[in-house]
Amino acid sequence: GLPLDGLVHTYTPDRDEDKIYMDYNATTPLEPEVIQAITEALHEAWGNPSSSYTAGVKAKAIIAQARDSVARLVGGKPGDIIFTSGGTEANNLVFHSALEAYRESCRTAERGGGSLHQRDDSKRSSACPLPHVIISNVEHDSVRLTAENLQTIAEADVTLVAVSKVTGRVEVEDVLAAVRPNTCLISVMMANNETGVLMPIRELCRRIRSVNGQRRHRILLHTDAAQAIGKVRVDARDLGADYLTIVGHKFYAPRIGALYVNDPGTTTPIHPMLFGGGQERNFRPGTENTPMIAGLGKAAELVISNLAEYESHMLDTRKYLEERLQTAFGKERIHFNSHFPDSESLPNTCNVSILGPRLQGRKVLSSCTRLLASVGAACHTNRGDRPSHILLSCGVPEEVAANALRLSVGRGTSRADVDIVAEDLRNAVETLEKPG
Ligand SMILES: O=C(O)CC[SeH]
Repeated sequence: GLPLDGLVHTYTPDRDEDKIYMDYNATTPLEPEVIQAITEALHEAWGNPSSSYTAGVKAKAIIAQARDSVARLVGGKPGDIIFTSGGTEANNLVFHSALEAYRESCRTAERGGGSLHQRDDSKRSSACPLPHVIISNVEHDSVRLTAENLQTIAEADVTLVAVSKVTGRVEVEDVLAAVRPNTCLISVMMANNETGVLMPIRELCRRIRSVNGQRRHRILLHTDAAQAIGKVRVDARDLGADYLTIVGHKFYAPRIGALYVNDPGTTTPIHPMLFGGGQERNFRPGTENTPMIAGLGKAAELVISNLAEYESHMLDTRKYLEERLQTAFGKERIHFNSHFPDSESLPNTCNVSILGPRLQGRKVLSSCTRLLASVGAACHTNRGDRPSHILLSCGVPEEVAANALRLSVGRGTSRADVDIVAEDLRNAVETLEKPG
């Protein structure tokens, strides 16, 4: 049996020391079945997957099975899945590939379609302007800073399309209006990590595909689905995306990721950032992290089997949370920063501000004794007391955004947990508003 057998208690890291964890958009604990899959792989499939003896063959088989599960998770084929270290690497690989594809098309055009083997070291051929990239202004830092760096080093021009302050969503017409002849990539997240708002990816891809045929430079389409997978249905082929980012630690998998690429190297360009031993068909070489890939595959299987239940439970819990907050504080003292009447949202995300001059988000959270949550993206923790630029971009007034709490529930969050959190917040606010 596995060392996990006979555990004194079920592994529930999000409940230790009677804390209530409500920061599942930051990261999730691993499901016990995922830990089991990782542990089994560590014990029995430690071999190099490229080796022909048993331990290697077992590792290769585990990787193949995981690839199949992750492909089914996002509506792709096993050959569409490239394992990466996580979402940041996957997002960087998309930008690297799209720019290289643009340069390649320029070189080809300059040579009048001549052989691709005539290397031209200049990244900027005279016939072609710099590649142009479009992203939204509410992207995760691994997209936003990747794009900003390309602008800084003069390797691309970048347009940040502002989300609508009415819908909290990037509007398709605004993206289309930003398109230029040298646009080579549009990258828009599937769901925002702070507001939970779902972006119109399917419509955006449909409209761009309808114009791609008349363009000299194909516009490649990427969506970072980190926050959507495991919460809502994600089908890359149905969306029409060329690239789709998969992040394990948002759906109870370990810290590993993958990039969905629609027929990589044939239908969709992919250019490696790393060079090495040929793994992942040379798209992403490096000896495979078999146990983590096993965990990702198992977590994918759980989502495939249980998504409807996960989604409805999280939606019920989030709605109950919003009701309890309104009961605890009164409707006039609560502003839901994640409510945009005309937009669809993730089932689990409640971004809320309790109004009042002494109730900045971080202060309220540090006055809580049970709740573990955040005021916004975990990777923005070091931003001091500045309100989230994402909320400001969505039209949330500064004094309201300053009080934001990002409460994101998970598969195991119960109504009893919500009652405790509502009481915890009420006590925290009472303490902070005590005179003197
Ligand atoms: O916390 C989040 O929103 C994602 C990790 Se930076």
